[in-house]
Amino acid sequence: MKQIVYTASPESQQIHVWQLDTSGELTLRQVVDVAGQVQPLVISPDRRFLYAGVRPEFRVIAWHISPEDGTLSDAGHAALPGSPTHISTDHTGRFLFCGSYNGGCVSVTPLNDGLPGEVVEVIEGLEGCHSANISPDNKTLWVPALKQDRICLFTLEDSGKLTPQKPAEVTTVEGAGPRHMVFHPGGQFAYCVNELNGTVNVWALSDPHNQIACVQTIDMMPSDFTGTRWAADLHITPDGRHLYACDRTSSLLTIFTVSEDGSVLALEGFQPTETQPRGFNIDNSGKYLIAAGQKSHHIAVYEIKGEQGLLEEKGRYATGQGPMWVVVNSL
Ligand SMILES: O=C1O[C@H](COP(=O)(O)O)[C@@H](O)[C@H](O)[C@H]1O
Repeated sequence: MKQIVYTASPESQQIHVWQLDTSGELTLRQVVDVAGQVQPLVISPDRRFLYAGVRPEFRVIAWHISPEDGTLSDAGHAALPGSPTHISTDHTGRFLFCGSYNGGCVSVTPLNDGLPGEVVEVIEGLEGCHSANISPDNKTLWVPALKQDRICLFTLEDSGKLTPQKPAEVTTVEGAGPRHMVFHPGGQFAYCVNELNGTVNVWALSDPHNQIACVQTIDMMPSDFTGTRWAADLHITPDGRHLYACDRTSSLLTIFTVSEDGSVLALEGFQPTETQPRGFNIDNSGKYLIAAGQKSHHIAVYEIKGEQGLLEEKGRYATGQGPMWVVVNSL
């Protein structure tokens, strides 16, 4: 399996394409100049396309991914209704979701044979909308509205329309600031990192009363940390055993182990990383974590080690300016 890492650097308007070898070394394969500040990235479920959200003209841009070496070639683009803070797709690759923090909205773009078309749905009134996350069964879109301390729940219709569920939302504690989410591979639990209070919530998708419920809140900061909490990203290994979160003030990656069923997180430690880590990701073998330093202009590769999932740095690489997004593809 050949793995390719894509990093987005909005300040220099570039996507860097790297090959990740089995020893954790990165080799630069391509630098793509993007017409705009490129931020969120996502790979299509069939691995044939890379999508990026750009600004100041709010658009999603699509590239074909070469099946030989992962390099990119232009495929198409389409307008978005707000500045793209986060993009994702449904599991079938029919729809692309865009959460806009400044636009306070989530939108749905149809993907026709991988190419983005005109937006078919916009839901407004989501203050500080920070991501859109489709559930493992492809039915429910979880949309954290950071400034409202709530995660809105929508049913994804066949047409791409979003219907508010009953209940239409779950709420966090006041001032938490729900931001990014991942799902446990077992499909029964979700995790949400809260930007403003530096915690991670574990959400049971269906508790004994058939309700969505928060079953754990865990602090992601060292006990002696006194600065302003500024959490950003969250990822889980493909086997569901290790969960990682990052905080930008302290430039730390927080390491958790996950219980077998996904219901309980345990803090294992902290890894100092690149300055102001806003985005990171885990490779598809679950062996490496790649973190981007928005202020160091470097990315670092860590090996995930042992039962605790502690991190050992394997190398760091200069990338574009202000890198903030990392995705990994398998060819
Ligand atoms: O990380 C953050 O994101 C929001 C929105 O970011 P943007 O990239 O869509 O402009 C930002 O305003 C917030 O302060 C920051 O913590």
